[in-house]
Amino acid sequence: MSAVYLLAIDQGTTSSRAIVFARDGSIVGSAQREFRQHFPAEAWVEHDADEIWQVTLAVCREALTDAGVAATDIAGCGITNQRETTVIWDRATGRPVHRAIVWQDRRTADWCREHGGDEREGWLQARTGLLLDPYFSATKIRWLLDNVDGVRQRAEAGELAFGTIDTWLLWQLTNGREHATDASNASRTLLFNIHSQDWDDELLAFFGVPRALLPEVHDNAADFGTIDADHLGAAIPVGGMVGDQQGALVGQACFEPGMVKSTYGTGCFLVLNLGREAVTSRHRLLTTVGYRLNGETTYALEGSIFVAGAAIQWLRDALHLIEQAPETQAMAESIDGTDGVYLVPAFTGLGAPYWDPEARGAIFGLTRDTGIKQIVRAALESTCYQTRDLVEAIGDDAVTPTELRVDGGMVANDWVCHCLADVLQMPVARPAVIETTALGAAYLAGLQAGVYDSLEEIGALWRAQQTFAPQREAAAMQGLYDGWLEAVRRVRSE
Ligand SMILES: Nc1ncnc2c1ncn2[C@@H]1O[C@H](COP(=O)(O)OP(=O)(O)O)[C@@H](O)[C@H]1O
Ligand SMILES: O=P(O)(O)OC[C@H](O)CO
Repeated sequence: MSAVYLLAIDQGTTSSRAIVFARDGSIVGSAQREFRQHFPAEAWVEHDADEIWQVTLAVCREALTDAGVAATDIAGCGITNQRETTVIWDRATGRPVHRAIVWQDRRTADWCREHGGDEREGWLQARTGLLLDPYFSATKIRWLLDNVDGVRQRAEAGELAFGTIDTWLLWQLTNGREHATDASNASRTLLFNIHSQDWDDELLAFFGVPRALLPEVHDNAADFGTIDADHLGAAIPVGGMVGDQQGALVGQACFEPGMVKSTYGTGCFLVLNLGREAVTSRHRLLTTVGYRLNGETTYALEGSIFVAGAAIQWLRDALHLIEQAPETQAMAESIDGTDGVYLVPAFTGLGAPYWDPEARGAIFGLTRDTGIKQIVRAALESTCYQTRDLVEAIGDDAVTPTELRVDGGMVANDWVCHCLADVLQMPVARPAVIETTALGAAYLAGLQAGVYDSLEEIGALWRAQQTFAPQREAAAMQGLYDGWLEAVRRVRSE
C-alpha cells in the first residue's frame, strides 16, 4: 500500500502556502508565494482574488513536486485562510465584481460608529460573539453592495456569490460546483448566529445582506467536494476547512477546555478552547467557533494584538536599529533589563482588551544611558506584556490557562519564549512542527478521510520541541508588568 499524505492550503494575508504532510504530521514538501497588496486609499487594503487563486494553485503544484508525491497519493486536502476578507463574484462567470476587501481594511469605520451604541453592540455580541467593527465581513459586503454598480440588484437576483477566501478557493478548485464555508469562518462574518449555528435573518436584515449571496456552512471536517482533476493531475477530496487562527488551535492540539495557543506573526492571536460554552467576554474578547465536528461546536475566546513581529519590522525598516529580526535575541540577552524603558507599539491603536483605535505608540523612560539594546529589548518585551494583558482578561472571563502553546515566526526567538514564560509565570511550549495552521487544516482533512479516527489520536501526535519554564521571580515580574500597565495608561486616548 502506498503512503498516505495530506495537502494543506494556507492562504494568508501576504502569501499563499501549500504543504504536504505525512500521516504523523511531519512536513514532506512545501511551497510559498507572495502576492500584491493594494492600498487604494488611507486605511483601505485590497487583494486581487484572481491573483490569490493563481498563486494558490501554483503553490499546490509546487508543493506536490517538492514532496515528490503524486496527487493520487493525497488522501485529502484541507484549506485554511486569512479570515474575514470578503469576495463577491458572479456565479455564471466566476469573475469577482471587485477586488477583495481585506480584514485590515477600515473603510466602514464611519458606518460602524453611526450604527453602534451599547444596546446594538450588546445585541450583536449576544448573537455573534463579535463587536461592531470594520474587521468583520458584514460591513465589507454592505460596502460592495452599496458602492459597486449593479451589485445589489444582481445579488438580490441570486446572480452573485459571497465568500471569505476559503469559499472563494473552494469555488475555483471545484470549478464552481461548491459554494460552501465552515463554521469557524462563518463565525467571523457578523452574519452567523453562533448559538443556532446558522445565518441569522435579523443580522442579515440589519446589515442589508441578501441571503442569496451566502454559502452553505459545513462542519470543519466535512465533504466540501472534490478538486477538479485538471488542477492538480487527479481529483482530490476537500475534507477540511478552517479559519487560520482556529486552524492553529487544532494544529496545536488544544482540544481540552482551558488549553490555549498563541500565534506570533505580524500580529498576535491568542485563542482559548472554551469547550461547549460560548462564554461572553467582559473584556471585549471575541467569542468564536473554535471548531465544529459531527455537528458539535467547540467554542473559543480570542484576543488579538495588532503589533507583535511588526514592532521588530519597525525597528529594522523605520529605525534601522537592526538588520535582521534574529539579531534581537542576542541584543536582549546581552543586558539584564531595559532600565525602565517601555515601548508601547500602538502604531494603529490598541487591540484586545483595550480596543482603542485612537491610541498611538510611545517609548517611555529614556535616559542618557538608554541605547539600542534597551529599545530592542523593550520591543520584544511589549509582545510578552500584551500577551499577559490577554491572559489576565481570559482569566477573568473564563479560565486561567496552565500552559501556553506558541507558534509563528517570532517564537523562533528563544529569548522571547523565556520572557513570555517569566511575564506569564507559566510554562511556554514550542511545538516540533511550527506550521501549526496548515497542520490543523491537514488534520481536519485527515479526520474526514479516515486517516485519523479521533481528536485523541491527533492530540497524541503533538510534540513539544522545547518547553520554557519561568525563571525570574513572580514579584519582580509583577513590578515590571505594573510599569507596562502605567505606560499603556499614558498612551490611551480616553
Ligand atoms: N528571531 C526573531 N525574533 C523576533 N522576531 C522575529 C524573529 N523572526 C521573525 N520575527 C518576526 O516574526 C514575523 C514573521 O512571522 P510570520 O509567522 O512569518 O508572520 P506572518 O505570517 O504574519 O507574515 C515578522 O514580523 C518578524 O519581524
Ligand atoms: O493571514 P494572517 O496569518 O495574518 O491571519 C489573519 C487573520 O486570520 C485575520 O483575522
